[in-house]
Amino acid sequence: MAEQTPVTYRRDGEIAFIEVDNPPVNALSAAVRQGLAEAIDRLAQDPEARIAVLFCAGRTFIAGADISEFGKPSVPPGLPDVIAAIEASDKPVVAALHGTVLGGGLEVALGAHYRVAVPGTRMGLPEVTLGLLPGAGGTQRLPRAVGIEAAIDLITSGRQIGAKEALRLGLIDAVAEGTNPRAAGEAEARRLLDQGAGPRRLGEADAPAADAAMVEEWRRKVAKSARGQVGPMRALDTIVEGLAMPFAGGMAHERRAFMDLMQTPERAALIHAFFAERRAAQQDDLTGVSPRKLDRVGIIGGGTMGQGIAAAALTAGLDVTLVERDQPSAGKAAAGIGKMLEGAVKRGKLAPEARDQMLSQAFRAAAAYDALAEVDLVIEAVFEDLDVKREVFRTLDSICRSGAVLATNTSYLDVNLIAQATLRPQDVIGLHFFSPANVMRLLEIVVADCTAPDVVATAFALAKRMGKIGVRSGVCDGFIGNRMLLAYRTAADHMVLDGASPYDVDQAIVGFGFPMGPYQVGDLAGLDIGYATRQRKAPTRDPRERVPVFADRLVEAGRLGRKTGRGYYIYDNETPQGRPDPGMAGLLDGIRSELGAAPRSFAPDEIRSRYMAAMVNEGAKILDEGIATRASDIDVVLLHGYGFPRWKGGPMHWADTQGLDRITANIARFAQEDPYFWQISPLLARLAAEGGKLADVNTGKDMK
Ligand SMILES: C/C=C/C(=O)SCCNC(=O)CCNC(=O)[C@H](O)C(C)(C)COP(=O)(O)OP(=O)(O)OC[C@H]1O[C@@H](n2cnc3c(N)ncnc32)[C@H](O)[C@@H]1OP(=O)(O)O
Repeated sequence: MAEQTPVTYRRDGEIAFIEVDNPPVNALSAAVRQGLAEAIDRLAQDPEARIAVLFCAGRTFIAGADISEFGKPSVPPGLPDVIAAIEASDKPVVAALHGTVLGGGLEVALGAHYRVAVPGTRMGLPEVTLGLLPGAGGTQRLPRAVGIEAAIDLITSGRQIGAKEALRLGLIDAVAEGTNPRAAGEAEARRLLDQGAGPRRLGEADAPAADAAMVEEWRRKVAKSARGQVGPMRALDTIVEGLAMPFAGGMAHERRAFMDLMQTPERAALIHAFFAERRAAQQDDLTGVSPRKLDRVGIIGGGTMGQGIAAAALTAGLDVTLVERDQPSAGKAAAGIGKMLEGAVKRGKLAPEARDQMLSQAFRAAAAYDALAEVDLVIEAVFEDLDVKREVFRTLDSICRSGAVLATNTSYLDVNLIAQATLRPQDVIGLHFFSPANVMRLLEIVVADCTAPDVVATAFALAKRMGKIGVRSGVCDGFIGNRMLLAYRTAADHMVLDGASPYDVDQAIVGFGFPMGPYQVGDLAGLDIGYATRQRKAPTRDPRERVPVFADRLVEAGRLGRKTGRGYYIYDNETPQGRPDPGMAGLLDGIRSELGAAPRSFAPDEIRSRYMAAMVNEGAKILDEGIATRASDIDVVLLHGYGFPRWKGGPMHWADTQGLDRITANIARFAQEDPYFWQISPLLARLAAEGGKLADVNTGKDMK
């Protein structure tokens, strides 16, 4: 075998070592599949070899099929054939696992005869998260290893399990003591040689019998959690139907289902989301730019947001100093952070010792800005008021060391005006965290006019370190996410003014796949927030803008949403999740007649097309203005900050799949009623006319 192939075969005495080395995650590219097939051939022909150890170089065992090959013509050998060859080997094959053994990687391991994992190994079949099902024997071999119910659970959820749970379920034979997979595999191979063990093939094991009631129960669970996605239910059916057939029939059945799912828009959208999340960090203008030093973080403001940011920073291993206005407030914030970390301990995400160490050694809460003199990066999370924030930045300018990054967590204020309050605007950037900041993965990185490239690089490094997805945004009111939100929220409000009930709107939007509709979200967030923004903007409002009078009336009547038990919905002991208010129709009719509007009804499809058209149109404007670098960044913001259904890929991907000409035709129709709101994005109009796609637009920062 040539040296440069990603799979090598080496023998040491009686043991053959088959090593996969295909960075970064040893994905099963065509070359890896070919290399594995050749190595198994060589094992058969090597008279000295009595057993083989299959292991991987680098950070992980095979993490799955090569996703970038999906949707392209397939190159032989196919993965099921390679795995069949491993399983058919007359000499035992031991898979030695480390890192993240996922998808096709776990299927390779299930084709091997024995499995040993080093501590810390994670295993799973995440195909449903990509709109697929395991297509190389996972639905047929996994149940034969762990039983049908555990297999249904793992396959329909895509969840990963650790080595201990895998051992308990019977997925692996042993957890090794050391961390070196080659050594772990060798020890297991020697033990098997001593025992004179032969191959043990899951493909020859009896299929477990399916209990009809258990399957029915799972069907109900999956229907609920899948929320309209086809993959998880198809996976469940494929497991059960395949197990009722002989092994070869089950395998063929699985392959057909896999190929069917490969053709679905759901699969294309989910894989788009996977790559979009990773592409967001690529910034062409930052090539070769190193981030600044980032060990010590300061946070100003110990409210919910400041606490969440502090908890996330501590969990990322950063040293955190939080400043509040006085000692009692600082103490309250510290207690809140302790509670958040306790929650992470309870969820098994953080060891209690690590939590104690963070709080005692890496965290301090102070009541004076001087404590921030030596930090590397400060995040201001105080009250959302421009004058207040500018004052904070003036103070930071006088206190922080030279070269410190000064960040504001504003969600819509002008970061340029905040930067200008300092004598070092090049060090100022926006870091818009989403609440709860210790949970939500999105971070909008708002780059102001003077922000230095190494400050932007530092912000991306911070996002990575915190396990967040950083998305670059330019400065505009609301940045990417809240600007989009305002647009589609406004479209919804106009429908309510024109005759739709908030409940119709919410239902239609939940029907699209969002977890909640806009009025449910409003009640959750508190209706006073939008009210305050409308009051602030009222003096400069364009007279053509339609005001959601009903929203103002609710707030003026003390109905602020969940926190007051009433908003658009009524929340009480019987219906803590909220129920429609029977008085809402009367309230709305009264307002419509005051405004002289003739109410009409809106079908769910029309609600969705207006809501989505507003979202896509605003997204196209954001892209055209260069506020977002690329369409997929906008998708990532909506997926991770606003509940957009992942299996539809995000609004820009969705728009491309619908056809931009259809969307622009809708906008033109809506504009006949309200030309002020429905001003079409010139970019969208041009792309629709040319048959182009939003996905192909690049605003120039990333030319990859
Ligand atoms: C019939 C069989 C079907 C299947 O097997 S379906 C595939 C099943 N497997 C998966 O779904 C695994 C997907 N990958 C992951 O979940 C994560 O990745 C890992 C846990 C393996 C590693 O995570 P982290 O360490 O955070 O690295 P990172 O930034 O996610 O990935 C590093 C680079 O590796 C590329 N990559 C990861 N997995 C695959 C893959 N399966 N096929 C092709 N490329 C992959 C990424 O895009 C990225 O690349 P860039 O550095 O250029 O951004």
